[in-house]
Amino acid sequence: MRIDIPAFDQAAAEAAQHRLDRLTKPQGSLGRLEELAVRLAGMTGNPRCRFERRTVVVMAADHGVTEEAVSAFPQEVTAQMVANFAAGGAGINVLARQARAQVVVVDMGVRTRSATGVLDRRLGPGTRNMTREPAMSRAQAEAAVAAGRELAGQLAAGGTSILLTGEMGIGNTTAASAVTAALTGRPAAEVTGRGTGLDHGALAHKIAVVERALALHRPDPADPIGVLSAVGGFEIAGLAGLVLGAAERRIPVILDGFITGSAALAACSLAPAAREYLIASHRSVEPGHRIILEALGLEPLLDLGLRLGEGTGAALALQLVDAAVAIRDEMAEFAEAGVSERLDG
Ligand SMILES: O=C(O)c1ccc[n+]([C@@H]2O[C@H](COP(=O)([O-])O)[C@@H](O)[C@H]2O)c1
Ligand SMILES: Cc1cc2nc[nH]c2cc1C
Repeated sequence: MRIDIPAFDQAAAEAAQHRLDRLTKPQGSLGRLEELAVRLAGMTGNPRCRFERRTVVVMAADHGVTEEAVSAFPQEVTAQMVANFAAGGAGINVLARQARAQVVVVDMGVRTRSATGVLDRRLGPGTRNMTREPAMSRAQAEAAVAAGRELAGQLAAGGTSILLTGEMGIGNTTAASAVTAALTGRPAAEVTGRGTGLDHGALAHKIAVVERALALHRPDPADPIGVLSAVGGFEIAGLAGLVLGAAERRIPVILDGFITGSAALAACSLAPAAREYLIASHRSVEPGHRIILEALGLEPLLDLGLRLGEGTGAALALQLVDAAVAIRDEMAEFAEAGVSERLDG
């Protein structure tokens, strides 16, 4: 797989920093908001980048591993929530409306086919049970990544200038845990959490399920497609592709929680330079998310105890991106506002 990711534009980043330093505030006093404005300039290559059309891509899929009783909810919730997204009634619909983002719902492989208003990129009626066989074939993993890359291209052609990742899939925190353990080498017990709300005993069982799948497949961390095929999910592989397709086009990507983080980890294993295009919106309650963010060298903007998924944390962080851009463009400079500069300046 040939993936060409343009380098971070240092000159654009410096130009944005220079502008921020002339605004009527002590230098650096808007902290991470300033860092965000500078990173966005380096990503886009434009110190005055603007994000008019913003798109949350919510990829949905089912997981064969739900046969092992790893979720607090039944599998049919995936399809039911896809219908809820299409009808505009889910958490992500509300937060995307607030942030003026469109929601694109993609069926990557939900067990039952969805109604209208959902993009069809189905690779099958859900993955297979990873504790018995590979979740998907290598060809399916490659096709899912390719579909995500292509979708980034289609959305970019339609004017999207910033992408937000979201997902839905009962059982997908088990897949994300296994992918994270496989790619980071950390033990299942460290990266596996309660997902939609397992109790203590059920969590121990879920950790054992992840351990069993990893022991069966022994995925090679140097082969991210192999990892996705053994223990991944169609939405996780698709989102890995979306991240790559965005980075190839200098489009910033706002990540959501643990599952989209595992997709980004796989993307960066395929093409490390993709990391420069990632914004970590928040730190999920899932313990594996902290490990992913550390592995990627990303500091999350928010820590709100979120564990919904869907792209909800990403939509909240888009409001901080808007704040960073507005500060950069709308604040007065010292000279024009007649404000005295620093004494030792
Ligand atoms: O984004 C997160 O960090 C996150 C953490 C826990 C659960 N979720 C959501 O919950 C679903 C997966 O949970 P589970 O317990 O079925 O594996 C899936 O639809 C995710 O969107 C999402
Ligand atoms: C109701 C519900 C909504 C969700 N949204 C994302 N994951 C979810 C899991 C459940 C169970």
